[in-house]
Amino acid sequence: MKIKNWYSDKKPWIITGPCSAETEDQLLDTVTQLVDNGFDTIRAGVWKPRTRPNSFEGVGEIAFPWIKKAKEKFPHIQFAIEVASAEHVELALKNDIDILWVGARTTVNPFNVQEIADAVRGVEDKPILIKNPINPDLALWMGALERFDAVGIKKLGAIHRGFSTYQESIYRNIPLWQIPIELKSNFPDLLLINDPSHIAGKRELLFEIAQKAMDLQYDGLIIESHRSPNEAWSDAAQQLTPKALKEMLDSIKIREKSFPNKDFKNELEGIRDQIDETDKELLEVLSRRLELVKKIGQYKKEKNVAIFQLDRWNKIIENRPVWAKKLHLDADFIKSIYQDIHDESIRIQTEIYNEE
Ligand SMILES: O=C(O)C(=O)C[C@]1(C(=O)O)C=C[C@@H](O)C=C1
Repeated sequence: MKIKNWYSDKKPWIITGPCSAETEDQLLDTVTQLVDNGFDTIRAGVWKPRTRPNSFEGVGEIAFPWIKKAKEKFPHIQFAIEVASAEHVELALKNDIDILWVGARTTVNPFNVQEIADAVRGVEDKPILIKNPINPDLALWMGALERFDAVGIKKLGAIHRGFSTYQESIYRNIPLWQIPIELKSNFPDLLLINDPSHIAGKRELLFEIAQKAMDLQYDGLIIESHRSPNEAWSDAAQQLTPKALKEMLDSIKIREKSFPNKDFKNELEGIRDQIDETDKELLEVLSRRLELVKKIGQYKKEKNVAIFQLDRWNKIIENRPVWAKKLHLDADFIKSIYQDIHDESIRIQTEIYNEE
């Protein structure tokens, strides 16, 4: 499948607005402030999938006349809402919503995704954005995109909103940046948007996440904004006023997507050659280590000694990070590499032990 790039604007695409449409006044006032601050693509939740049944689940259809009023007041703006069923799609299209997105709780379920894809079949002019599934499963995310591609959607995009976790984390949803990076390697032309609000869960982290997304060449950001964030009916801690949002975005550095000149390209290629050489050395050293693991494995097998050696492993995992620190390497990074290496040693030795 070849998903095409349809977004040609050089600037990052900013989609912003309240987590939820709450009242006509709240929506119109927030949109007016957003337009005053230069924003033109507005998001607003109409239906909200919530974890617990007694949370605010969105105002529903009554939001459509409010959205219509906002668009009459500011004819240049576009509206994006979340859809989670064929019925939502039908209502959104009937009410001239410009952009649809599929939420993280929907992307996990191929039945729901297919139902929505069938409902938008033939819709050529509207962008459809697919949030990552709540669980870190790249195949599910790709599968959802493929379903929309298969029904002929031309303006497809992906939204990276982070992943649910049991691990303790500073994030509401851990970003796991390697997953959207892998998505981009599979679909290089896919429009990729970052959702700092749902990754962060709190205002203080928004800047750092948005900047990282720009450094990783995302095409845009979807960020929640509310006229009075602390009074928001949902996601109060992660929303910003339109003015604060503009200030934050003004302080973000937007990186060049392409190489500015030949000297720069030469310099980059020179360093990349050195990285290639260093990687060859790294792999040679790794291969030497794994040969020793095979040797010790053969020996332990002959002497009928167990593969896993707790004392030795404890020593390794204790002192490698200490050695690493002396070389100014991050201790946690090195620890996780050694955990992977040890897993591989066990795998190799298990193979040896299973040989006749
Ligand atoms: O020291 C050993 O006994 C090994 O087999 C080597 C090794 C390693 O990878 O360093 C692998 C498995 C053991 O649990 C401990 C260490």
